[in-house]
Amino acid sequence: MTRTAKDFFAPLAVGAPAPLREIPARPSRAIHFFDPGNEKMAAKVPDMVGTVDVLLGNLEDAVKAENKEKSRQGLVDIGRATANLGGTVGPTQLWTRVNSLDSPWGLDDLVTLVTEIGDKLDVVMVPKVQGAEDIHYVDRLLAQLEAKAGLDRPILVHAILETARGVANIEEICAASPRMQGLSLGPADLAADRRMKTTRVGGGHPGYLVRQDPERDDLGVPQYDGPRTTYQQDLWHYTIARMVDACAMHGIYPYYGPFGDIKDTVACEDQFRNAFLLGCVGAWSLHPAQIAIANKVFSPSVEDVAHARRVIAAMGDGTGAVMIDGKMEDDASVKQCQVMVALADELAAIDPELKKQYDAIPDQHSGTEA
Ligand SMILES: CCC(=O)SCCNC(=O)CCNC(=O)[C@H](O)C(C)(C)COP(=O)(O)OP(=O)(O)OC[C@H]1O[C@@H](n2cnc3c(N)ncnc32)[C@H](O)[C@@H]1OP(=O)(O)O
Ligand SMILES: O=CC(=O)O
Ligand SMILES: [Mg+2]
Repeated sequence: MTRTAKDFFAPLAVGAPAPLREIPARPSRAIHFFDPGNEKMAAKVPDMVGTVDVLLGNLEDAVKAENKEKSRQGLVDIGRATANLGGTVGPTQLWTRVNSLDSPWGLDDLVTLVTEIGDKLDVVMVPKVQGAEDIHYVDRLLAQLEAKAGLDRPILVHAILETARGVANIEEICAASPRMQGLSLGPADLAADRRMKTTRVGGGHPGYLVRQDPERDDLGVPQYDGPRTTYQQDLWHYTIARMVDACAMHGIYPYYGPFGDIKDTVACEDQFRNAFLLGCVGAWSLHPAQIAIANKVFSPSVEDVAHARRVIAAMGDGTGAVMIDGKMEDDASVKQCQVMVALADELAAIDPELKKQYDAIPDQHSGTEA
């Protein structure tokens, strides 16, 4: 049975910090993955602080089995030595992706990281989550470790949606703990688990398409061999939309995951933008080149912010209907605009360049009451 409303927010261990009642909307446009055991990548981390919203020390897939301990220790060293990273000190959060709960490393990852750098760790990403039982396990263990380490704020939990069972159990995963911060789509493992027939890491597929109807001749006979335009579809639309609804319903945050074609920055931007438009707040960055793409896509454009502010100003108390540039705006569309402006304000607070751009938008108050 799940916990009752009475004890849902009670700490799960004596001496553990109280769970948060609300998950803070901290900017997390790019969750940048690095292998803490890779000297070249690790050396880049100090200079990345302040340029990216989240730095994530990845211990799971993409780290060779023989390097697991080295990567774990590398993250401890980075957490201890890097200024202004993680905790409440600066704009760049420190996350980790631990090994899966059924692996030989998952337990030691959690025990070591919380004990050694728990005060720096903001979020633990848990891969291959199948259901609420996985989150319950991590929830209790984190509480015990936090109490032992004397931490004064709870570490949050982020689940990767990368199994068919995980997708089927998505609502119970989101609701499993007040630590739940968000979900990411894991298209590579999810494709394998679902037996999808794509070998790509995220992104589209030229075979997943719809085709224009055939032209007809003068007698109305379809010309099946004639030229017909095809339109590539988004393989991930269903899962992302499902994830966005589940997260919104539970007050947590949805993210697009990895885009593996590092050189195809154009398609990466498109995939990230689809996710942004559907409601995601960020995406993973696997290579330094993807950080700027995520920062750009997951920040509202100056045009959108200008329009949103204009609608809000014209709508006064937010009720009724007005015409702006030939379009009707009302109580519902003003709420859409408030979402855009709230995000812009959050980002401007940590991104001076964006702040400059948003501050330069001239005040516009136009519109006519219907
Ligand atoms: C698919 C399911 C998943 O689980 S996705 C998440 C797991 N995968 C990952 O975390 C992959 C992380 N990224 C990487 O391993 C590398 O970026 C890959 C994709 C292998 C490309 O590396 P490489 O061939 O070295 O790229 P490059 O020559 O263009 O690198 C230029 C310099 O940048 C460095 N670099 C590379 N990636 C990162 C990174 N993620 N974070 C920090 N630094 C990175 C490289 O080491 C290289 O450094 P240097 O200039 O030679 O000193
Ligand atoms: O972990 C991510 C994935 O796509 O699998
Ligand atoms: Mg995966």
